[in-house]
Amino acid sequence: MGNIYKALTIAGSDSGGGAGIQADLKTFHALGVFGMSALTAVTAQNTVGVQGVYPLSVEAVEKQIESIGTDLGTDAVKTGMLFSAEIIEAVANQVKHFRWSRLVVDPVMIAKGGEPLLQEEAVNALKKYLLPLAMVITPNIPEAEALTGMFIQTMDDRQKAAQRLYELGVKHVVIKGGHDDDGDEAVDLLFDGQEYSFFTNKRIETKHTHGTGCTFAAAITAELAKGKRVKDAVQTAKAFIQAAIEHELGIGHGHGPTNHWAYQQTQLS
Ligand SMILES: Nc1ncnc2c1ncn2[C@@H]1O[C@H](COP(=O)(O)OP(=O)(O)OP(=O)(O)O)[C@@H](O)[C@H]1O
Ligand SMILES: Cc1ncc(CO)c(N)n1
Repeated sequence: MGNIYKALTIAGSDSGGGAGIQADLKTFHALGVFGMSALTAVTAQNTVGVQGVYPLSVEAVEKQIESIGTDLGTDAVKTGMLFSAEIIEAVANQVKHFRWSRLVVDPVMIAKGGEPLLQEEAVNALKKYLLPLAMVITPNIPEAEALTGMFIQTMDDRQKAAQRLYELGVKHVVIKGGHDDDGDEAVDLLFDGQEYSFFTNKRIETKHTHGTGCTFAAAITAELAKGKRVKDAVQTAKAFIQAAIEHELGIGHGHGPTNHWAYQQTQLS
């Protein structure tokens, strides 16, 4: 057995298995990384929508992270649904305490169906406590708008928003283009404080995109855990999500989950 790479996800549970902690752990596993989790909230959720949100106490979140930090340690950390300002502050304190520098923040705010997964007043806590610690942030366009107060329509707007997020202390900003449904390409933008890189794939016509954001950020985290550079990690994540959407599973009655083992299969074939 060679090196064991480890990644920790701090996020909510999606009972339907397509997003949240379930998507993260499946993605870590598919990319050959040992996955660990600290749960922030339980959601009753499926492909149709979110039927309930049940946050855990701040203490429960802190204890889980402490259990991992004092024993196993981790090579990279991802945050997803954090629910409240109190949980955000506690997570930021733990990340600082354990000096975890490979931190990917997926600033999850609302589910595909519009149900809130982060309290509105917690957006400021994200900016104040967590973004300055992040190696990578992966907002979609509406999340980038909420974090910057900008209206983002063109690629030029996106580049300006990336610059603003960089100024909040994030080292690499990825603004995803899944929501930009103009045109036949899905383009993600990466800004590292100096140059802009574009990751482009054919847009796949499908309603089965539940958990795409979580899966993409988890793939970046897994690659960072292996010691990859951010640009290479984003490149792999883009290929991973493309395969996952392309080979969707067709399960559930609404927006179905993506296929977390498709990337591995395309690599083997
Ligand atoms: N229809 C599609 N075809 C190809 N790639 C897509 C498609 N939809 C999303 N993507 C890609 O999937 C990744 C996630 O982007 P997206 O903007 O959907 O995230 P998100 O809105 O945060 O997802 P979620 O709804 O899970 O929160 C990005 O790399 C994006 O380009
Ligand atoms: C638990 C959870 N986290 C994140 C998302 C965003 O896709 C979701 N739908 N559910």
